[in-house]
Amino acid sequence: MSDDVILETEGLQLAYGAFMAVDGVSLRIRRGTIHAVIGPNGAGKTSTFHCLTGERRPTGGRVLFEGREVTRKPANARVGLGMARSFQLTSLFQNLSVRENLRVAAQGRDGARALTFWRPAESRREHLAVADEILERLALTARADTAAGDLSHGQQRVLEVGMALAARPRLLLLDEPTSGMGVDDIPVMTRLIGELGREYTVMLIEHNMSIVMSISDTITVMHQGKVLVEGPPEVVRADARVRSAYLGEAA
Ligand SMILES: Nc1ncnc2c1ncn2[C@@H]1O[C@H](COP(=O)(O)OP(=O)(O)OP(=O)(O)O)[C@@H](O)[C@H]1O
Repeated sequence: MSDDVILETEGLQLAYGAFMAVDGVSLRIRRGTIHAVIGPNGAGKTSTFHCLTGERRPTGGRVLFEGREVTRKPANARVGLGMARSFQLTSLFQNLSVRENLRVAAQGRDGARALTFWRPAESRREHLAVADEILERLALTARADTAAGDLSHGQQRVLEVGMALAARPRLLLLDEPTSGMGVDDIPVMTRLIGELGREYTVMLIEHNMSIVMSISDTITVMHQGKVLVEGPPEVVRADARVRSAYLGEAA
């Protein structure tokens, strides 16, 4: 695999019983790009995503991160290697401040080492420094001492992304980052993902087509468990097969 490719899947498969939700998907995500996976309902996007994060074990094929096979590695081991996914809303500590949420996430990155570390005060300072850096990145510094549960829904979604950044990943995996967001919050998240794309490699699943078209370098369109089309936004937008896959869904 060339250095240019940070994540690769080869013939990825995920079967639920006899049903193939992911049916031989080969992806190549280039370093330093924003790569979106889209497709009509039931196309297999979430199933693919879960095979990348380690939440599901593929029933066939391989997943390679920076050339290293991670197909059977559990989710936490993948985070340790540098691939982090955004947290789910339910994983935020609602009663803890925004800064504390990020500090705990930064501490989690150190894993068991954080618990046995012989310089607890120093490591706590390091984790707080990471938290403060991310707060700035997210434009949430003014809300640092607010309980996470008191943030607006949109800000909570932004914090979820921040929790993944606390793991200091090289690849950021985002599962529908704008789902459930109000129209006012969507531009904030879109801008954030666009900016993160300059520092990290971002792979996302996203339903909102205007976001996908505006920020992605590469788009993979899935349909019925397979890759239907892949390319830059203008190519995908113009492809008749993509239109008919979505129209089929509408029908
Ligand atoms: N745990 C499961 N058991 C059986 N079938 C499942 C399971 N999870 C998903 N499926 C099926 O696998 C197919 C792909 O689902 P998946 O959630 O990956 O699609 P998706 O592209 O993410 O869809 P959506 O856009 O609706 O979220 C669907 O037909 C779905 O019903």
